[in-house]
Amino acid sequence: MPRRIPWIIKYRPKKIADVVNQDKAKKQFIQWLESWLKGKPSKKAALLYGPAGCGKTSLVEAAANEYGLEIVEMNASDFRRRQDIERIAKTAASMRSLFARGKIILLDEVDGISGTADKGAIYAILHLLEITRYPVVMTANNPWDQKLRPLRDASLMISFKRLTERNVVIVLKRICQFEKLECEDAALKEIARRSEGDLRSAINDLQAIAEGFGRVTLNWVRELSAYRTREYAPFEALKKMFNAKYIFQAKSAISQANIDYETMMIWINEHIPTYYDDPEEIWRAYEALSRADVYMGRIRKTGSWDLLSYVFDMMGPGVAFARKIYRYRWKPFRSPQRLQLLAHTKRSREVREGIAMTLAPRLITSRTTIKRDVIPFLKIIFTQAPKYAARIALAYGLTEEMIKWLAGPKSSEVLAYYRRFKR
Ligand SMILES: Nc1ncnc2c1ncn2[C@@H]1O[C@H](COP(=O)(O)OP(=O)(O)OP(=O)(O)O)[C@@H](O)[C@H]1O
Repeated sequence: MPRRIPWIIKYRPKKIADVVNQDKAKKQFIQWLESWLKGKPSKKAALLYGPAGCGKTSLVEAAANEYGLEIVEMNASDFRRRQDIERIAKTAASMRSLFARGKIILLDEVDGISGTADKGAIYAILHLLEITRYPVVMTANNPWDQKLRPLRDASLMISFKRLTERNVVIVLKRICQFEKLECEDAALKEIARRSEGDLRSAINDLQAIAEGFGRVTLNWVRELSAYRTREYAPFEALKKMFNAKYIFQAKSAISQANIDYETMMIWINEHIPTYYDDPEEIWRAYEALSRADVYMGRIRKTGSWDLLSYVFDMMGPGVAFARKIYRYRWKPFRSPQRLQLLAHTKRSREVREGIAMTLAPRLITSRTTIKRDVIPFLKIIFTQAPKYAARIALAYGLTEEMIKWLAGPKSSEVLAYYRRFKR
């Protein structure tokens, strides 16, 4: 199967104008950036803050694009490693050569810095701000933590608004047009409503439905969320676990997941090779998982549930920190084959229900009886005796779709008789 580009990347705003509904933030940011480019920055850093998926990083990228700047990016997890901060600081302090492109230093998710252990990271950033010759942009969902105060004081604070349902629908519609997708307005509204202003999650949902079902209807949106509540818990937990930046995050992703530990273990086991491609990472992850399994075995044998904490340690942080470097790993959060299968079985369930509804009044019995006692016999008749089956279909007013469902591989024969008799 060809690798699909996530739409959140494909449809990332290329120009500042493509970033929707953040006019005030855009204006403040551009003014600040231009003050830098003119050599007289009002503040050395800007701190863009607001809810997830509302366009903070998108605006930085779009502006870099338009102004021909290169983004040097650093993630919260790197803030702990001194050599990484120094590497960025060196880049930031270096003089612009005549031919080199200008840069924006982007420190994503600074609110990921937590606890006293990270005080050093805050000082390192403050040092970076002192020496930098390039604009430094930080992003955060929640910048109001006490420990971030020095960063707030040193930055121009730019607030981003939560996107409204209308904004989200507009972007989704645009994507549907580009993809030449058949989309019901009500379906897009429902996706937007569920996303609560997080455009990233809305676009991901749209892509999941489009790829799973080929069309975006209200029914499929509802089906997706029902499917998720049933089957999606492991995906969510895995995504959180594999992308955890801190040990406690990896542990809580697993211990708070809404599924039993053994099923979780199977899911992790299946997904290690998809999340990791470096053989050493894979080996380390399996090593951790097998330790979790050993503890689980002991619990089963001895009933000592106090060992459960070690199971979580190995399954969560053990597997998550098998990686050598941190990078956000995006994996499709559903398996398209499973969704397609679901779509197929849903249609199939509907046809079966339709047959039961058609026959129940004619045979003066309940739909349940039809499904349990009559349909199995009909299936035998439809696959063994096409001519007779066609007569039954005509007599009882079954549709062609119902005939196909009952006759399976013999559909064309039954349909040929059916059409002939109908004339
Ligand atoms: N205002 C917007 N206009 C257009 N597209 C947007 C907007 N906000 C988000 N998007 C889309 O959603 C995706 C995620 O957005 P982005 O990375 O900018 O969010 P963010 O605000 O930085 O979120 P987070 O705080 O979670 O990092 C983008 O790739 C883009 O396609």
